[in-house]
Amino acid sequence: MASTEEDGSVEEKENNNKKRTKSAIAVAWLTFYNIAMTAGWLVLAMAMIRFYIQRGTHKGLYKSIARTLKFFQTIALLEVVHCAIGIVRTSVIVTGVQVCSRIFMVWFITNSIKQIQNEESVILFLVVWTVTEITRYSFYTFNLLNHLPYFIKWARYNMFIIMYPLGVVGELMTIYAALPYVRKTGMLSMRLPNKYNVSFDYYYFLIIVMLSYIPLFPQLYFHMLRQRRKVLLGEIIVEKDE
Ligand SMILES: CCCCCCCCCCCCC/C=C/C(=O)SCCNC(=O)CCNC(=O)[C@H](O)C(C)(C)COP(=O)(O)OP(=O)(O)OC[C@H]1O[C@@H](n2cnc3c(N)ncnc32)[C@H](O)[C@@H]1OP(=O)(O)O
Repeated sequence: MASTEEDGSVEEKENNNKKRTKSAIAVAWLTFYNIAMTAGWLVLAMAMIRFYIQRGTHKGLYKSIARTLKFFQTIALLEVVHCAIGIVRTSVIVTGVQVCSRIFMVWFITNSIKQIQNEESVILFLVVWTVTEITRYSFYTFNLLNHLPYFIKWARYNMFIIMYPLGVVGELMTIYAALPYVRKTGMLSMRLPNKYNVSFDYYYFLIIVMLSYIPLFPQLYFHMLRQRRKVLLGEIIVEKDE
């Protein structure tokens, strides 16, 4: 009897130790990840500012930062993994939509269509993303280190009120600017007849993507408003299973 109780408590202790080790590893990884991402977006900010000061124009800016942007934005796919494996308490769907829409903008719009890279709207979403991500990743970093300055917390949960719509305007205007080129060249499209007997029109796909902002963006925005109420005003919010 005594030995069973002892075994039980040893097993319990081992489980607790495992949990502690797992969460310590998770915290260490997230701290490293968030520091690296803050640094990455700071490098992008510096590169953009330097480019503009030296050239006095935004033309050519995207090309000059494209590699760094693609690298750090693509790495952000890890955030979906973080949610999926449960080391971050956020919805996989909300994070997935956010990250995938950004990756789509970078790889399938701005990177694929050189003719639109100098549009002002590209600079708009780049600046908005950069400011947002420096704030967001530094918020997570300081939070994990238990030394969160109030102004970073305030910025994280207030700036998005303006930044989110501005980012969406930049993204939608960029996709809109791409439409004539996509229609003219038929890029990434498959017309019938072909050996797979499949038809895909990238032009109409882009229109569907633009329309999908109408139901999806409010969900992301209201999610952030709920987070804001929870973190800044201390409201207890019961989330539905997402
Ligand atoms: C095939 C193509 C498909 C295209 C589809 C198109 C449709 C798209 C429509 C919508 C398009 C949107 C376009 C977006 C543009 C922009 O980004 S514009 C710039 C402005 N953007 C923002 O302000 C971004 C706001 N969004 C976010 O912050 C996130 O992406 C989020 C997922 C939407 C919300 O974040 P969330 O994680 O839920 O909230 P938090 O309060 O920050 O965190 C919750 C808890 O999770 C912890 N956490 C999260 N991440 C980390 C991390 N990296 N490290 C450590 N901890 C993390 C966080 O601390 C919280 O924990 P608790 O404190 O314990 O609650």
